[in-house]
Amino acid sequence: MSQSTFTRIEDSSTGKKLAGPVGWFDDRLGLAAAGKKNLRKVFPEHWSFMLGEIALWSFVVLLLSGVFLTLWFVPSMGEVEYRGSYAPLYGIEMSQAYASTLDISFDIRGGLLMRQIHHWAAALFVAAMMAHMLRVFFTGAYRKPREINWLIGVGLLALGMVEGFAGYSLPDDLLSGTGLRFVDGLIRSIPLVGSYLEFFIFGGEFPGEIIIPRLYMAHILLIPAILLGLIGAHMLLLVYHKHTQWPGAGRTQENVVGYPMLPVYMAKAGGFFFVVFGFTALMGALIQINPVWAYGPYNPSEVTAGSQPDWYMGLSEGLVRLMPPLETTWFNRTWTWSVFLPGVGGLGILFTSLALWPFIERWITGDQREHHLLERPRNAPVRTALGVAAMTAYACGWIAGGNDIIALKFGLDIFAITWVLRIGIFVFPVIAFIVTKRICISLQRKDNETLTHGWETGVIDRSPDGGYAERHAPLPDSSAYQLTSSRERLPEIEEVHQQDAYGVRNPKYRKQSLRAKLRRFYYDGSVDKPTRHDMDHAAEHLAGGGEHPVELGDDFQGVSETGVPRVH
Ligand code: HEM
Ligand code: HEM
Repeated sequence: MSQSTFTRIEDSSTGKKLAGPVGWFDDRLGLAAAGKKNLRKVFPEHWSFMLGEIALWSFVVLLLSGVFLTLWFVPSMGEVEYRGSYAPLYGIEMSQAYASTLDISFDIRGGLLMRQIHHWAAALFVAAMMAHMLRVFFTGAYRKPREINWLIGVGLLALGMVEGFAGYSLPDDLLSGTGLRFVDGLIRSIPLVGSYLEFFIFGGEFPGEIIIPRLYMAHILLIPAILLGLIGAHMLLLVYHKHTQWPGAGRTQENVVGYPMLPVYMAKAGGFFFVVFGFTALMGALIQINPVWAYGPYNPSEVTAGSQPDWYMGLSEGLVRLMPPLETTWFNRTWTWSVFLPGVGGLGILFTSLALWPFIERWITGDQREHHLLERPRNAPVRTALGVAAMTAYACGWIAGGNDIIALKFGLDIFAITWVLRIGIFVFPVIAFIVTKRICISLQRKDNETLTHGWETGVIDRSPDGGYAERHAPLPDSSAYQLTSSRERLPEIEEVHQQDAYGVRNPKYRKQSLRAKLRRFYYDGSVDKPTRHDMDHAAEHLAGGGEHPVELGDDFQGVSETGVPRVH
């Protein structure tokens, strides 16, 4: 045995040799030292940090329930006559994939429950990812040094959607076949290569006989493996960068305030896994999802009215429904823009903008610093407003995906809905942008007001001359720190000139002036946080009775989480 191995055993973690099975493993893996460092890692607390965890745990539920389904699902498009226990379909010709899905639903013990858990977990997985992404976006958590983790996230979201779609297509019922037909249309609409791609993917003309086995391979092996790798990288980077935290007393860009991984966080996260599992199991047990037996086997010549994709595919469906007909004939060929632009272009624009945003924002603001304190959405009004505008556009496209159902349920005219959304998808985001930006700026002003004039106590004094005035009390230091510590001071935006004082042309004029314009747009309307001098001055003013300082007597109950003092 080499000397170095011997030393490692003796030195592991505390320098003491561990006893029993733990010692046996530590002798061979030396994990105690690594564990000691990492298990004490501190994780900050906030409810919004649970969204990423919901994504993580619903993925685990998908893996577990998915493995169960693979035991019984037959990924074949070979025709069989149905001989299972669902009487209405007895004797009908169908693919083995569909027949096995019916078997899972009716003849395998716990099969229907597992299918429903799997499907609900898939819907939850994508929803949690999106909510988590919005939390990261609106708090600026993607800023340096977390851009790579953001990019991994964008990849996870895209792959998660493809994975969900592949799963949805597997049972080969009428609904899933209709979804596949839609995607076939998207593929074919791609100029020049569309029909070649279709033949390549479907092994000939749609639907062919190999798409289900191919999707199966992608669904249970290829994509989950990539997802697993990416999630691993996502978590490693999270540990490496450490988690961001909300500003607050004692929290700086250099530290992390929270609970250690072991035992507190581990117990919480472990418990949370069971909550997510329990929740999806309850949904799977109580709420029906994708009753494939009601749709019948896939037949390319049939489509049922009211066919709907899973919720996360609603956007592409809706955008295609919104697009007015647009076709050109060039070189003796038809170019179908009405499918390509909304279907492929729409999602392309969405994902490209998501991936590029951290870099675009950084270019505009010129901010090269690291950020470990989260930014309140109000303190980045243009970012917040752009996010809300994008969500509004998404909502318009998404609602359009169900225009037929909305028309039927609410007795409305489908063309009226389509036209409102067609115009709305351009107009509503602009309104949302303006309104959100104004709200953010008003909230910034309110913060400034609280910082310089103290908080409103709700105690009204009547003066001898009959006037009324509310008493203000100075903000405790911790609350003032919370309101100001992550708030950026507004930068000076320099004028860009085409020539310098000596008449020499500025070769970078166009780039610099575009950047200055965007920077002005980015900071437009924002108000700067009060300076130390303003705050000291205000404190003196308050203490001097200018604003009727209040004695904080028994009614003062400390400061709430949001920094507002509690009074009863
Ligand atoms: C499979 C999907 C995903 C899983 C399992 C996952 C998991 C997590 C977890 C557990 C955290 C730490 C807790 C939290 O802040 O919520 C986290 C942080 C983070 N995630 Fe994700 N995430 C996923 C998708 C995404 C997506 C779609 C994005 C963005 C496009 C993203 C970007 C980030 C970033 C930038 C952080 C660091 C945030 C910080 O330190 O404040 N993630 N992720
Ligand atoms: C992010 C991960 C995953 C997502 C979003 C997802 C989504 C889906 C969806 C929506 C279905 C259709 C369910 C239905 O019939 O109502 C499905 C089916 C299926 N999934 Fe997954 N799944 C994932 C991971 C997995 C994994 C890891 C496996 C296997 C190890 C798996 C195996 C299956 C099988 C065999 C089916 C067909 C059975 C059936 O439809 O009843 N899935 N998946």
